Amino acid sequence: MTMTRGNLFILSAPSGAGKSSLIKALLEKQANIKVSVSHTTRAPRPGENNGEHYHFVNVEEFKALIEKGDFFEWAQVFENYYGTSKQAIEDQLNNGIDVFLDIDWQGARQVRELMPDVKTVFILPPSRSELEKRLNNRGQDSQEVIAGRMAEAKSESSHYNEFDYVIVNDDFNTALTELEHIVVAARLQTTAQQIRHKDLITQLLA
Ligand SMILES: Nc1ncnc2c1ncn2[C@@H]1O[C@H](COP(=O)(O)OP(=O)(O)OP(=O)(O)O)[C@@H](O)[C@H]1O
Ligand SMILES: Nc1nc2c(ncn2[C@@H]2O[C@H](COP(=O)(O)O)[C@@H](O)[C@H]2O)c(=O)[nH]1
Repeated sequence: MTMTRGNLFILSAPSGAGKSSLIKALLEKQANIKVSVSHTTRAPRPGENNGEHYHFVNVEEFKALIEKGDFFEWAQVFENYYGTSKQAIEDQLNNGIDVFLDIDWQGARQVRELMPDVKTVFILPPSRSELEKRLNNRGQDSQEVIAGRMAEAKSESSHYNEFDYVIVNDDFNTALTELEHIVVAARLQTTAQQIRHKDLITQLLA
């Protein structure tokens, strides 16, 4: 069996809808997937580690990375800068590993331009009140930050129809299964299967 290039996925959603939780659970269920670790200028939340959840940098460092052309995409979200480094994804994809980007709609637009075959998924919360409850229950942001994220939720959600797939994250396990199906379906696309099963297809068609 020949190795194929990995698939690139984007998961976007209003803050608190459950992107990080879904990706974390997906990594536990499916092998051969990595999540890209972004750079950000926002301060670490309690329990967040540098290099694991984000690469935490200051604004000068972030701007220097932009100047060097190190970012695949970057955007300003909630007054902070966030970006995906080219290195974070290219090596993995070339090694046949599927890569997930947890990024906002602005970043998703940039990636779509660069890699039109990216698979994009938008996560909707079941209601505004549930979204607010989740942000509060997470217990990692101040009331001021939560109010800002709730104010942004409407504009972020308004971009849902730019994405290939939409999942409502009401029951967590249902949403996780739906996300898993998208990953599995992408792996079964004909172009990838043709490479993976080249010998079999040659033999069957001989
Ligand atoms: N289906 C669900 N039902 C109830 N709670 C959930 C569900 N999915 C996620 N949560 C909880 O909601 C909170 C927010 O989830 P998470 O941190 O994954 O959101 P996020 O979209 O990654 O947010 P951000 O963009 O701010 O990083 C967490 O406390 C998580 O445990
Ligand atoms: N365009 C990008 N958006 C990103 C990136 N990394 C994270 N994000 C998005 O920012 C918000 C806020 O994240 P938080 O961790 O501060 O809650 C969220 O929508 C993320 O998806 C990135 O590299 N590029």
